[in-house]
Amino acid sequence: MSTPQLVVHRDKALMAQAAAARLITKIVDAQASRGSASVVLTGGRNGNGLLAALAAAPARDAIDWSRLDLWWGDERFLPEGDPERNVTQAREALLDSVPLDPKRVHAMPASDGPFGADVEAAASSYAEELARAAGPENHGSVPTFDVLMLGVGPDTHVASLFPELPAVRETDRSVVGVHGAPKPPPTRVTLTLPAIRAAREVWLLAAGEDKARAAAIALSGAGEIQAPAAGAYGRSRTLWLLDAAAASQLPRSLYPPASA
Ligand SMILES: O=C1O[C@H](COP(=O)(O)O)[C@@H](O)[C@H](O)[C@H]1O
Repeated sequence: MSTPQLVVHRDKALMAQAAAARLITKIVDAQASRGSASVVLTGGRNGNGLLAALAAAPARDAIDWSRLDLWWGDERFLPEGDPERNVTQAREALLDSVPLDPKRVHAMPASDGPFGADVEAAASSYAEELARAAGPENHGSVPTFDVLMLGVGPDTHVASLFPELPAVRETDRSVVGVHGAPKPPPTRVTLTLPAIRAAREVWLLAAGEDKARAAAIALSGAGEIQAPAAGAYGRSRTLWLLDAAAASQLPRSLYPPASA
């Protein structure tokens, strides 16, 4: 378990730009040292803001997009192309404008896909896809992602792990179906905490006043069942990327005042 490190930026736009710059560097470094890179994307406003900032960054051309695997931390279980699906929003923000290898874009199944409305079958299929991608150098049934990003919800949810719901208690499976999510849509597919913790680096994104309470709770010793964001950490690094509004309820002792 890595101890959370915090970076607090002036505002949401600067946070998105700085996180995009950080992600470009991480991907380029991983490709230089391992030949390819793997990144887990998040949905939500902060995740999409980061992708839009990446799309606008000239340095995006430093990435070899053909040697990048993209996965998702969660998906809203809706028909293919639905504007509320995380993959649809990611395509619009960035993916449609860069030369990715389509075989390396690992979207989670849609509710009108091969499994129909069976969200458990859809989750198992994604778990199998992850297991096929995990090499002998990985420690379990998921690859060691280079970076796994998570938007933090105002209720401290990350991916589709909501407080107190069964998915956040899962300890065996890497991917599960979610029923009765308090945020629409109620049916979702999500990575579990053990799968999230397989990543080298986990980045939690929190910008905006509505994230302030969640950040304060998760970073002040809450349990992961009540505050799922508290249970999200990476093997080597856990990084909270915040703006000043989201950091406004944190004890000052938690972050360096020089953050900008
Ligand atoms: O529904 C979801 O919400 C969270 C957070 O979204 P935000 O808009 O409050 O930032 C997101 O992390 C998750 O991927 C998504 O499915």
